Amino acid sequence: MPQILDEAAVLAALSGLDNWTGDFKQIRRTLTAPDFPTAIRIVDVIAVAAEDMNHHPDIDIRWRTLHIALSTHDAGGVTSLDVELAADIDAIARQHGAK
Ligand SMILES: C[C@H](O)[C@H](O)[C@H]1CNC2=NC(N)=NC(=O)C2=N1
Repeated sequence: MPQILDEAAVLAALSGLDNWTGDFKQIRRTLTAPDFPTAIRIVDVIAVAAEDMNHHPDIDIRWRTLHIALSTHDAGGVTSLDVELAADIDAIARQHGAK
């Protein structure tokens, strides 16, 4: 299990991601897809990446808008797994024209 990142490490990680915010407990991003089917496709691609990592986000689906939250439940805060999956999510969003 990776170590929890401290506040400074989380802030440094956030600076390398697209529009993520948060703190040592959780990081969050909202993205908006071009349409609802694309939003669901994005969720599907994220699901495969998450399953491959055995690390899963919280996703709130509101029409074309996805609210995504990441933390490492087993560690009780943000770890490198969350930063890695956040970067993957950013790439998936870009590939599907989501902002
Ligand atoms: C047993 C299983 O490996 C664990 O529960 C995994 C599953 N996915 C997970 N996802 C997240 N976000 N945090 C975890 O600690 C976690 N643990």
